[in-house]
Amino acid sequence: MTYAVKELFLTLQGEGVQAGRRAVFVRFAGCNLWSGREQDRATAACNFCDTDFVGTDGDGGGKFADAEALAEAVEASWGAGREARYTVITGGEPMLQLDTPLIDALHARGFEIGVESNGTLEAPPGIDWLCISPKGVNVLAQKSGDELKLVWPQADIDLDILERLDFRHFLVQPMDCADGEAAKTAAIALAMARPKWRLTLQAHKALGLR
Ligand SMILES: C[S@@+](CC[C@H](N)C(=O)[O-])C[C@H]1O[C@@H](n2cnc3c(N)ncnc32)[C@H](O)[C@@H]1O
Ligand SMILES: Nc1nc2[nH]cc(C(=O)O)c2c(=O)[nH]1
Ligand code: SF4
Ligand SMILES: [Mg+2]
Repeated sequence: MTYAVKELFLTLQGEGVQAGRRAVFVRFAGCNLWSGREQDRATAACNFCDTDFVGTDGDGGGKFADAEALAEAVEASWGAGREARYTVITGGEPMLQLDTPLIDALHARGFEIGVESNGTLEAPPGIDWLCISPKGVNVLAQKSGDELKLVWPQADIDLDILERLDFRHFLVQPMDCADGEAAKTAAIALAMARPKWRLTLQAHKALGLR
């Protein structure tokens, strides 16, 4: 199939347990919880998104004819070395496009694959590091993974239910929003009240990375 990619870039993973790791980010276009248009934000199923995922016009973005073409672009962005190759597939919502041919093509080039998803769509097999980030009332179809990363504060979240899901790590990430200081305070309070949760910060934003 063809893949619509907003942008593709080399950076350090800024969030979660893999923070600090060199990674090629593939940001797929489109999301099932928001159109990406500001005029729809207030009524969207996810309304705090910090990302432009509309279209294919970003750096390194475009329409890729097949899995080989996209994996080739990921490899070109990484460069020659084969050590610790890592790619993070995000979006938008990556589960709308990520499929077995792409996973296989990336693995064939020696990449470990991380994925950032809202969890409303089931993940295909073969992902090496799966991060699920729940969004309010939207029902989770994917209830297991490596890390559950909760942006906080958020309405309509039941922490007791989330804590029973099958994840190795439970992370709380302050919401980047108008009152960011209040969000940090709330996230710290959650981690202090519930030791199962660890605070994670968006390091790339603090460091001026993409
Ligand atoms: C832009 S989303 C794309 C992947 C997927 N759609 C998702 O929501 O998980 C990437 C990550 O950024 C987080 N995120 C989005 N908006 C944020 C914000 N305003 N503050 C903090 N994290 C945010 C998401 O929860 C997710 O973990
Ligand atoms: N450096 C960096 N790390 C990230 N981790 C998750 C991101 C995302 O937007 O999915 C992201 C991002 O956009 N940049
Ligand atoms: S689900 Fe992810 S990509 Fe979609 S609007 Fe929410 S944060 Fe943004
Ligand atoms: Mg981001």
